[in-house]
Amino acid sequence: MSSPAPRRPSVLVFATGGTIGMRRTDSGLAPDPEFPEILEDLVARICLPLGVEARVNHLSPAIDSANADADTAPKIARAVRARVRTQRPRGVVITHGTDTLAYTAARLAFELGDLGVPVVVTGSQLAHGEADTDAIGNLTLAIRAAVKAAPGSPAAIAFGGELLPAVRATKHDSIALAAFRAELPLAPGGIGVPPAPAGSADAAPPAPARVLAFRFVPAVTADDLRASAGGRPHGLVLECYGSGNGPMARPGMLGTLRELCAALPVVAVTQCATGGVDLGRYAVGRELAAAGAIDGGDMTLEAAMGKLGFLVDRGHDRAEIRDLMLQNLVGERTVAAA
Ligand SMILES: NC(=O)C[C@H](N)C(=O)O
Repeated sequence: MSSPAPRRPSVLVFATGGTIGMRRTDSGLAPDPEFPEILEDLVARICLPLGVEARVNHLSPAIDSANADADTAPKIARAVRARVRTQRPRGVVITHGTDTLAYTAARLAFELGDLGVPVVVTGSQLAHGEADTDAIGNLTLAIRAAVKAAPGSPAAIAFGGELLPAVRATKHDSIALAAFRAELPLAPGGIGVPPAPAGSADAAPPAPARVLAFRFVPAVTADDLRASAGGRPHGLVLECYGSGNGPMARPGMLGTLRELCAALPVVAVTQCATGGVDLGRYAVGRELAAAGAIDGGDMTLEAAMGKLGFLVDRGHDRAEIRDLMLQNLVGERTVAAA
């Protein structure tokens, strides 16, 4: 009996919405109901010269990524993981709206850090049918990268001719085709995603963790900070000034921070594009650390939020969350050598 012909390698393209799949309507750009067939065709044309088969799947309904919620990235991760198990593609491309692409991509870098298959996230600034659209160029770059990357490669964003590490990238331009930027390269020495805590896999999945951000600005009061946690989030990322400073002399600020840090994990990152926090440098930073804030190092806001949500959703306890937030898992933060 002759053995079956070896299957050609394949790429999984998972579409979730965004401008790439939109068209103009009377009420503005909105998901194009014909995009599934159009994408099928586009992907087939990109894959043909690469010698790979294409599988195209969709998240339903397609969304403007401004409507992404706490479960969007985890849901994409679950769907991709299930398809990778059955389809065994060489690489995965996720198309996504640019508004929250950096948040989703960062979260996926943790969620799918152990997938063993390269994951590349892309989208476009202009809809697929517009003149000079960047949709085809970005999709082509993403598919090529997903097929060519080594199996354990970190999650990446393909956009505007560049491949960026997902855990370091931010949307920095609302109009230009080079919409994303990574200020820092992937931090070397990531220890990988830790195993889920014992017993957590058997537990019924709770509602997804909601991680929020609060930005210090000069007018902020302790009440404002307390109010930011009024909806009972599961984690908070504080966007601090400079090297990790906040208005600690503001009446009630220290006590409020202590209360918050006792109730939920609070991570400090910097508002600056690069450099990171060093909570030991200034007295105000030390007060923040003493109140219980976790040093977010040089993580981007998106990476800090994605990592914190991932760890909370996996069921890690508070001590483990603190410890893991301080470590470099998948290249998201620089950790000084001991
Ligand atoms: N360029 C885009 O994709 C923006 C769109 N509002 C989205 O995020 O879905």
